[in-house]
Amino acid sequence: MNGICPKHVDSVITFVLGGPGSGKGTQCARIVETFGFKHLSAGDLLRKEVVSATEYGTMILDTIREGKIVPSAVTVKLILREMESSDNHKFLIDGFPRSEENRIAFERITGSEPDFVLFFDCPEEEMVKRVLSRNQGRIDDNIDTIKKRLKVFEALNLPVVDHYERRGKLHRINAVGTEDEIFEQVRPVFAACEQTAA
Ligand SMILES: Nc1ncnc2c1ncn2[C@@H]1O[C@H](COP(=O)(O)OP(=O)(O)OP(=O)(O)O)[C@@H](O)[C@H]1O
Ligand SMILES: Nc1ccn([C@@H]2O[C@H](COP(=O)(O)O)[C@@H](O)[C@H]2O)c(=O)n1
Ligand SMILES: [Mg+2]
Repeated sequence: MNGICPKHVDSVITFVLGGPGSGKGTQCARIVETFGFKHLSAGDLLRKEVVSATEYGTMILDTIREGKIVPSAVTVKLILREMESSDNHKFLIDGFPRSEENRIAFERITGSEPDFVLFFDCPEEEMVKRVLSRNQGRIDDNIDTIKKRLKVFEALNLPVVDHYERRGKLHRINAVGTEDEIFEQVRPVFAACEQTAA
């Protein structure tokens, strides 16, 4: 039970965490395909705001270029807008919360916590290699910004990972291996969730 909005009181909410290039988006696509979740990537929602040149567009672009974190009020608003307009009730929220500030803002605004949290645990050199060969034209996929993102990840995102580990909600996935091998670690987490719901 959560307090997102009346339509979503019984939603399943999963946060998907991991450093830049750890494979969050790739595995989310597999989870959508197999388990029918709605995928909400916080980074994609922010990039959409930049392209649509909304009131926050310039600030978001500058923040992404520096590998920093956009103020939580903006990001939570974008996530909630997507949730409220969706008829799905199972959500994968990818790349959020990126900081304790993100986490606390989500909990305060929605009055809810995730049902469970995936953490893709990947060595730095593998993350750098993957990001540099991603080739999707992202302005933050360059070595200078990657170094900044890795520092931000360690300083601000790892405390969130620790928080959910203490709460017993964290599923730590070894993110090294083929996409198939990694999905075989992810699959049982969602299969168990389906059984609980049945
Ligand atoms: N298991 C894997 N082995 C090798 N390459 C992978 C693997 N999983 C994903 N990749 C590739 O690594 C790159 C980064 O993956 P992805 O975009 O899923 O990461 P991400 O965690 O969403 O990154 P970001 O936080 O920067 O959005 C992509 O080019 C993807 O194809
Ligand atoms: N909760 C978030 C998520 C992302 N950002 C910013 O977007 C950049 C790209 O995010 P990806 O998940 O697509 O890697 C990220 O480096 C941040 O600048 C954010 O501010 N808050
Ligand atoms: Mg991604």
